[in-house]
Amino acid sequence: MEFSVQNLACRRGPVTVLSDVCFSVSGGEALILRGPNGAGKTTLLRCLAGLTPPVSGTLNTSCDDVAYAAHADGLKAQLSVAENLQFWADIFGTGDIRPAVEAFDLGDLLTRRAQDLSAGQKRRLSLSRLLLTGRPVWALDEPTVSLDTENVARFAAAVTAHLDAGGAAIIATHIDLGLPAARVLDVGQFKATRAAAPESDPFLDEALS
Ligand SMILES: Nc1ncnc2c1ncn2[C@@H]1O[C@H](COP(=O)(O)OP(=O)(O)OP(=O)(O)O)[C@@H](O)[C@H]1O
Repeated sequence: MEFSVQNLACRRGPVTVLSDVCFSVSGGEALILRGPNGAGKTTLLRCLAGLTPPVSGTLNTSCDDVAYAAHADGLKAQLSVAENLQFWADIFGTGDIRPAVEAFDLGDLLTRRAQDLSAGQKRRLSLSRLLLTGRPVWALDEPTVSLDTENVARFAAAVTAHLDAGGAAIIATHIDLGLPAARVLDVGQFKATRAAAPESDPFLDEALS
């Protein structure tokens, strides 16, 4: 499995934020996205996950191969932890929630409603969904926010197991995750020049014409 992008330009709203993005990640590899606030890490991850279509350029795999964990936890507040997990396992067709429960130590929380969890517990539940997607590429945006040291280690172990099983991970993070073999990509090098910004929005133009 190889995930690669060529000459990708990515936008947020009307602004082209990144241009000429090229990289590849093989199965078994993690790629860490670095760059200061506003560099475009979230913009790139959203593009890889298919939430914002690229302005130009190509991705060699379908966004259906990508499991995206955003800043927001995306939980169903009224459902219990077990119900959230079963919902996702059914959606992705993977069925068994036990790997997610074990990897993120959720056993004692299964009957608790998601809205009643602490911030770190919500994050663990949100991240555990990755194991239920069965998708080969994990695209993760600041995944360790709200996690304590022990749970950062749990998360790193889950990523390592995913890589060992042949998956890949692309992770925007400002902290050291303890993944010694991970490569680092500085997103700042792809900052688009003003000339790369679109002069008009093709979707809006079509809607108004
Ligand atoms: N809806 C929007 N419309 C226009 N510009 C936006 C929009 N959302 C974000 N931006 C801008 O796009 C740029 C890239 O933002 P992005 O969130 O990708 O950065 P980031 O590297 O993830 O930052 P951080 O480390 O702070 O999370 C920033 O300059 C931001 O202000």
